[in-house]
Amino acid sequence: MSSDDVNPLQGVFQTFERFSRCVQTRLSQFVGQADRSKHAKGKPGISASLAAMEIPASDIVIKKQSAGPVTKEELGRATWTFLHTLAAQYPEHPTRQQKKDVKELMAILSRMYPCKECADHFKEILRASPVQAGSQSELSQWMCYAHNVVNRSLGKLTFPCERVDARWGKLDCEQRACDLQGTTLDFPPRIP
Ligand SMILES: Cc1cc2nc3c(=O)[nH]c(=O)nc-3n(C[C@H](O)[C@H](O)[C@H](O)COP(=O)(O)OP(=O)(O)OC[C@H]3O[C@@H](n4cnc5c(N)ncnc54)[C@H](O)[C@@H]3O)c2cc1C
Repeated sequence: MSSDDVNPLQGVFQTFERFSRCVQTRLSQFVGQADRSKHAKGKPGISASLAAMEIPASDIVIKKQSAGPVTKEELGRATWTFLHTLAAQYPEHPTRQQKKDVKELMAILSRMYPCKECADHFKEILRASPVQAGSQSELSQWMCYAHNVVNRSLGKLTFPCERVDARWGKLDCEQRACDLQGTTLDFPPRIP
């Protein structure tokens, strides 16, 4: 076949590759979620179960690793992971500085997010519904709400926000060493 010839199966290969990429991503999310929920109950996760079956890790190729640029969807998933985890980890009684920081972070994200359409969309959300950062639960609920606004605009199902803590939770970090320090209810602190 000369280089000018078009392979008649090329379209089929491309469709299959797109489908397989999609399945791999979904599967890796599922395994991650299942692992987290099993660990939370003190039971072995899927990875541990596979190890128990003596399946070498090298035989389990779930996610295609490519060193290329990420897609808007991959970036979105990674950013939401960051944002929901940040909200889960946010102190129940944040300091004035922490409240200011989280609002600034969202404002910066709405200007610097590396997808203009998404950044503009986030700006609109912030304008219509300013960040609620009075407490951990307030921020988590606001984040869930903001994510649902995006979901709706993309024609996706919305997420039930009463389940946001079960979905995300605090960072899996030994002895809560990753927790941020907040304040006591007694804020601002009284000067002796
Ligand atoms: C700030 C921001 C703005 C964006 N704007 C756009 C845009 O304008 N246009 C565009 O095409 N893409 C946008 N995206 C990307 C888009 O939101 C998705 O990330 C992307 O389409 C991939 O979607 P997904 O279905 O894999 O899951 P995602 O929407 O990325 O969600 C990841 C996981 O979060 C959980 N989840 C879903 N909804 C909620 C919720 N409400 N609360 C808590 N957890 C939830 C689910 O378990 C889901 O699997 C934006 C992303 C961000 C971070």
